[in-house]
Amino acid sequence: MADNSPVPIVDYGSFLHGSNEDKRKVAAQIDDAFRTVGFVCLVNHGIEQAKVDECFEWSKKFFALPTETKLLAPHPPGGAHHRGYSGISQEKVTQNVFDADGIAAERAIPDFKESFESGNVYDVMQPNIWLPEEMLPGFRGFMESIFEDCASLIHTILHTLSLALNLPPSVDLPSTHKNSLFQLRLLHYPSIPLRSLKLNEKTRISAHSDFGTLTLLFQDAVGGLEIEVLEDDGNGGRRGSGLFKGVPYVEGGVLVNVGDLMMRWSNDRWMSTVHRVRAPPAASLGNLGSGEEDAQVICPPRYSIPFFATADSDAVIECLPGSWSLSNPKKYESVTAGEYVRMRMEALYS
Ligand SMILES: O=C(O)CCC(=O)C(=O)O
Ligand SMILES: [Fe+2]
Repeated sequence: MADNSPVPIVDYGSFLHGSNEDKRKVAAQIDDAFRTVGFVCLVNHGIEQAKVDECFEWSKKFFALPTETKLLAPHPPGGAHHRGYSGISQEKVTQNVFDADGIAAERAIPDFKESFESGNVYDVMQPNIWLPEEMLPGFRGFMESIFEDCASLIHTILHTLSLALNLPPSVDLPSTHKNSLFQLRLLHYPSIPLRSLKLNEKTRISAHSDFGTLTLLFQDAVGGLEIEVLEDDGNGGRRGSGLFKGVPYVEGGVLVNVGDLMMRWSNDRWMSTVHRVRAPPAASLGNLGSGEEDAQVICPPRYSIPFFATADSDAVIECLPGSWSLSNPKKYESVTAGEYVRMRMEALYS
């Protein structure tokens, strides 16, 4: 673990290129990270850094376009079709809140961000929404290509997790994600006075957990991502402690975190940890971020690229073998991934 990071760093190269014994070791490290932290940082994950850097460059070019242009690829209203551009403060993540009052309360502090979502080119339920090609030539082709790289990494990580639990071929995790109905999100948090973030007038992204199975998260060096530290729940499990810690940028690293559906699937073995984006740490603000000077300090913009994976909608989410026993019985009824995700998506927009 890096000295100042709550997230363990794992060399995934030894899963990709190592012996069977190396693979088992990496599987055990990721299993341990998912049990204790809910996040892991993979280095040597196989996606070229140059390609990740290029994705950030495209993201910057996209968000730098005039608003009228970005709105040529508008995110449709409602939560059922999650593609295209959402302007600042249009989307608000919710944390396990399904009732209308709860959602309204969560929306009181606006998220100061804009986003662009794209998905699998074969997804007929949620077709992509692109700008006319001449507005940003090459953008679409690049996003379609990096989608493939991220989807393939997700499948490989699912193999690793199957190995961690010694799953029988009948419940092999990659085969439950064979349609790769995933979502690539470009996020831009514009520059903002530090004071506004510190006073909670605005936030970058409020505390939430992700609702699918796994998320990849590429972040830039600006910082500000924080995860909730987990503690023992006294029953052999873990729970959120209410305390948050910053997750520093790791050159060449991709964060991987567990979503709610995977937590349920694993009978709470792997934890879907609450996270948020707040003010960047003082160090990345040139140590100006304190006291009197707060009013003057402007936080630099942050760009991040989450990639959300979920299971095929007909996949039956039934506590995985190895995640329950007589002394640790199943906590959840089985549900299809489709039923579960639909309920969560609908809470996002209304
Ligand atoms: O910007 C970030 O690093 C966090 C993004 C995130 O958590 C999300 O979009 O679900
Ligand atoms: Fe998230």
